[in-house]
Amino acid sequence: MNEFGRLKRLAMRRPQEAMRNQAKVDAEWRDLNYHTRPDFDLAAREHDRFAEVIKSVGAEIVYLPEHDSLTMDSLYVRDAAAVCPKGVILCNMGKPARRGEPAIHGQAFEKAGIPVLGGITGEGSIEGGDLIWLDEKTVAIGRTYRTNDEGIRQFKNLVGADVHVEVSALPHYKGQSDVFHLMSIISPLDKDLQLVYSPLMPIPFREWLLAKGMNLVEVPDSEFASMGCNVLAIAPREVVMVKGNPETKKRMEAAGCKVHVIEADAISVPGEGGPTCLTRPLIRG
Ligand SMILES: NC(=O)NCCC[C@H](N)C(=O)O
Repeated sequence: MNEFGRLKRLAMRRPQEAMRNQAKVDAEWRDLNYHTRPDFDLAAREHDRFAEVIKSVGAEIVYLPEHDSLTMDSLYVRDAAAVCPKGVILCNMGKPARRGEPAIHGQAFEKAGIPVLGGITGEGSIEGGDLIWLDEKTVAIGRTYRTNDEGIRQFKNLVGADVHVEVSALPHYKGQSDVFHLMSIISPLDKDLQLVYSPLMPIPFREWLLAKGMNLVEVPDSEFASMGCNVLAIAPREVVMVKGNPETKKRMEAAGCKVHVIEADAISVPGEGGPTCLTRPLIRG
C-alpha cells in the first residue's frame, strides 16, 4: 500500500455524473461553500484532459455513476472511500451534504468486482483525504473536522493491529465550513519524498516524517491557496499538479520529478479539490 506507485486502477467520477449540468451547479455551489461558480462545460473538458494524463501511465479508470443522492462534491471521489490491504473501506463523510456518497461508491465497486472490506458507521466519520498509506504497514490519518476519533477507532479495527496508524491532529485553520484534510498539507511523491506545506503541519507529524527518512519539498506560502500542495503521483516521481504553481513545480523538478500540469479552473479551484481529491486510487504498482 502506498500513494506513489505506478497507478494501475483507480476510480473517478466525471462532471457529467457529479455536476450533471449547469443548473445543478448553479443550485448547489454556494451551499457547498465553493469559492466561485464552476463552469460545467469547462469542467467536463478539464476532467477529460486530466484522465488522459492518468491513462498515459497505463492506468484503468473505473468511472462511478450518477445518483440523485449526490451533490457535485461527488466529483472528489477520494473522500468517500479508503483502501487497505484487505480491500476498500467505505467512509462516513464529515461534511453532511456528502453523506450519500460512500453507499454509491460501494454499489459501483461491487458491480466492478472490487472487494469491499467494510465501512465507517454511526457517529464515526472519516474522509479519504485524511488518509495516507506510507507503506504496507503504516498509514497516517489526520484528525480533522471531517475525520473524528470514533472514525479513527473503527478504521483501526478494520485494518487490524499489525498496521501502525499515525494520528495527527490538524489545526482549526479556517474552521468547520472549510475543507482542510491531511492531504491539504502533504502529497506523497515517492517512497522517500513528500510535498508538504509546513506552516500548517503539526510539529510531531513533521518530525515523524523526518525520522522515517523522508525528504520534504516545501510549498511556498504564495502557492498554498492555489492548490500547490495537492499533487497526485501517477508513478514514482511522476506527478500531476494544477496550473499556477510555478515555484512548487520548479522545486519538485529539482527533486527529480516529472511534472504534468493540468488546467483545473472548474474542477479544482472553486471547490478546493485538487488532483488527489479527484481520484480514488485502488491499485498501484
Ligand atoms: N481530499 C480533498 O481535499 N477533497 C476536496 C473536497 C472538496 C469538497 N468541496 C468538500 O468540501 O468536501
